[in-house]
Amino acid sequence: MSGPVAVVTDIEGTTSSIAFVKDVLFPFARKHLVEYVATHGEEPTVRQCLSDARTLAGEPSLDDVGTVALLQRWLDEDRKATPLKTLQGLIWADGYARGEIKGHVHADAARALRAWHARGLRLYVYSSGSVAAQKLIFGYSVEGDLTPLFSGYFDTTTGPKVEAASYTKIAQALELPPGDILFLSDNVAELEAARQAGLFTACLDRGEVAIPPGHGHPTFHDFTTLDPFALVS
Ligand SMILES: CSCCC(=O)C(=O)COP(=O)(O)O
Ligand SMILES: [Mg+2]
Repeated sequence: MSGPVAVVTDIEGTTSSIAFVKDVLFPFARKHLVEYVATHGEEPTVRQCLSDARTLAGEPSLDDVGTVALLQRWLDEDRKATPLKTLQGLIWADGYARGEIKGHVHADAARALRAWHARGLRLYVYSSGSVAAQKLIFGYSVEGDLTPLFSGYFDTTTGPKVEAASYTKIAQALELPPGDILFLSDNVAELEAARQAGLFTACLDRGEVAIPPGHGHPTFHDFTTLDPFALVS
């Protein structure tokens, strides 16, 4: 093996602060959810989200008001449910476009992603946030438009981030052996799943939340000292 070909990165807690997601993005979606469904509720994507949420909850007869209440509950619980994530992305799009939200990306992450891209690494995102939401946070970021750096995006439609099969699917989509890929995350369960699928892993511990010790994944406080070429060989 001659080093990594691709880096797949998580967003919340890895490239971007947990506080931004919890204190800015989620409250913005919660504040605008009722109004958004009232004004866009007849659009096919929104109808599909409402219907998928009812199916997921096992409550097929819920009306729209009840479904919105369900989605609000899921939002408060930080449920990584695809219909909720899709709706959040649609709501955030308005906020980014109006300049009310700017995507948080750590300066060290932006700097490293630019350097790795320049060295020829293929960069991908795998986040519970929808692909649309991923493009927004990086497209309207405080570090500028970072989307030209990325070759592709994966969300929960590929599968849960804590299941090895999701990483196998990503490797297949990238047309790479898993051993050519480095996965970055702040979530040990995600790192375990990626390692089980044969990917290299690195844990980002930015000190925002307590990450249980002893997990065995190479750990970094930020991207400054994280060299994919030293980790994958
Ligand atoms: C795409 S930014 C919003 C992130 C989000 O909704 C979320 O649930 C965070 O999940 P991640 O997999 O990036 O930790
Ligand atoms: Mg994360």
